[in-house]
Amino acid sequence: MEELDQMVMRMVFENYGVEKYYDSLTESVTRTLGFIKYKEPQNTVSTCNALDRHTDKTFTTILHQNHVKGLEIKTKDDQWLGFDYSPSSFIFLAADALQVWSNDRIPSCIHQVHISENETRTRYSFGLFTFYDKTINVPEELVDEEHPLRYKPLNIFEYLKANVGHGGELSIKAYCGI
Ligand SMILES: O=C(O)CCC(=O)C(=O)O
Ligand SMILES: [Fe+2]
Repeated sequence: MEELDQMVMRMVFENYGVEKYYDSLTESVTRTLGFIKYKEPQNTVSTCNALDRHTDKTFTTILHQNHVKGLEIKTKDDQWLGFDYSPSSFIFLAADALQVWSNDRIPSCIHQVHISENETRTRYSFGLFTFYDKTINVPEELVDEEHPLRYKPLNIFEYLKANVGHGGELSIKAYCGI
């Protein structure tokens, strides 16, 4: 999963012609692995929002799960799109710090977990959450007339700390948007 993250991020940096910044930004990285067990399904509720809509406060997130689907992604036209994992697939999510780095070119993915009323099995999922330790600055190449600078430099751990005081509801725009 780590290699997948590195490969995708290298492609993103190359795509924007700023690969020269890749090594210095990513040289110090914190990755956490999460194994998530959802509540046992209860027949008393018709449908259950198992994880409320949110964006991840990481740079990127890679998720994997099998057996019990439920992940939904919000599209640009405000539709919720169910994501049906195959047991061998992973989903790569752009998160808040990547939105900052890209100066809003890559929006942080809004997602939630919604488990079907007919589901009787317990849902488990597995995630790789990636944070870069260095302060994240928008590359100057990604700032132009059409895309004026939209964020102040971001230290992702300070953002996480600030969120603790806001019950996790502090958005990246509110935290470091210009
Ligand atoms: O379980 C999932 O598929 C999503 C988990 C998730 O969004 C998260 O841990 O931030
Ligand atoms: Fe998430």
